[in-house]
Amino acid sequence: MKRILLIGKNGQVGWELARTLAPLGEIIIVDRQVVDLAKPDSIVSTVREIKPNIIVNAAAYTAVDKAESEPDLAEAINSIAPGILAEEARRINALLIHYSTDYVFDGTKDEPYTELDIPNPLSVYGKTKLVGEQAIQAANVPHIILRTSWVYGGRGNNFLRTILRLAQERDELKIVDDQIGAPTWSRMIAEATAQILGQVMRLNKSEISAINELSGIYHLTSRGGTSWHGFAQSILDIMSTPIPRLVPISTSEYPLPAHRPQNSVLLNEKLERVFGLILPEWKAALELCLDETRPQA
Ligand SMILES: NC(=O)C1=CN([C@@H]2O[C@H](COP(=O)(O)OP(=O)(O)OC[C@H]3O[C@@H](n4cnc5c(N)ncnc54)[C@H](OP(=O)(O)O)[C@@H]3O)[C@@H](O)[C@H]2O)C=CC1
Ligand SMILES: Cc1cn([C@H]2C[C@H](O)[C@@H](COP(=O)(O)OP(=O)(O)O[C@H]3O[C@@H](C)C(=O)[C@@H](O)[C@H]3O)O2)c(=O)[nH]c1=O
Ligand SMILES: [Mg+2]
Repeated sequence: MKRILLIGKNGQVGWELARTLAPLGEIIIVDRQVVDLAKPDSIVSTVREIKPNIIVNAAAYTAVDKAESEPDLAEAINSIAPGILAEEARRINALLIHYSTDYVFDGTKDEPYTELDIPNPLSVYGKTKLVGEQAIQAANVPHIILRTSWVYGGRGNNFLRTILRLAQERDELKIVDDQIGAPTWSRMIAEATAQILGQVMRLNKSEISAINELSGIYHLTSRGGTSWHGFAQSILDIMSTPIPRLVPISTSEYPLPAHRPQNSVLLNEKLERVFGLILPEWKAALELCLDETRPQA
């Protein structure tokens, strides 16, 4: 039986992974008390003690605006820690699964981004996540980096929960409509990750080189795209919430510390070609997610 170390117990994606990875092996799930990604010693000692076959890192510094004033902490968690994890994984020949973001791109492309497009992050968060990707890729370790976007779900800090909360408090919300991306349900990310891992684990020893060939970056998002305004409108429509009124605004009317890409839709063609996986269209997934919040008859 394979041993899987899951870092990020209480995050949106980590919480779902704790469930979807369950049938794949013995999962050791750790929170920040055990592995603090800002403390390299805790990373090294935990990996050496547990000796996992697979490491899944779902923890990150995800406060996009706060990162602008805490670049050192964001760098420690998002850039340096993934490199340490990769080095420790290499020592024990473990596979590393890691997540990254659409915010590695500058958003100036007017078509969906592929894995071959050159990143050019606009924010500290995006920069630190890009350096984390590069550290893993430089470590000569089997790895799968899954770039996702606009993650939401029933738990944690996310745009869906912010809008549902604000809908109770205000009768008008101003929401930017000139940033386009793909809202992606944390559940779908975790389900797809389990499918990928299941496929990789079924490769036998003679196919070990295949694992190295599979190593790399994969875009993993819902299909289609919308603006934050479109996302918010769909949330309210699906929940049949007549108030608040949503007013579309431009990014310049909603100044924030971090710059965000205008277009960060990611093409998932590689994920489909290599693993045969296709996530649902963003609105279909949103309906499935919101269905769970309705009381059962
Ligand atoms: N959220 C999004 O919209 C997107 C996320 N991603 C990426 O997906 C991955 C998962 O994100 P998501 O589930 O949304 O993250 P969340 O923001 O929901 O959770 C982040 C997790 O990281 C943990 N964490 C933060 N700092 C540390 C630390 N120093 N040591 C250990 N753990 C720490 C948090 O722990 P604690 O609970 O203790 O605070 C929390 O469990 C990340 O790599 C993120 O960059 C990519 C695109 C979009
Ligand atoms: C709450 C609110 C937000 N907005 C805008 C601000 C911003 O441009 C956009 C999204 O705001 P948020 O802060 O919720 O989302 P943000 O933190 O930018 O979300 C990002 O998080 C990181 C971790 C990622 O990796 C990205 O993929 C992305 O999901 O919506 C409004 O226009 N009106 C509002 O009332
Ligand atoms: Mg935010």
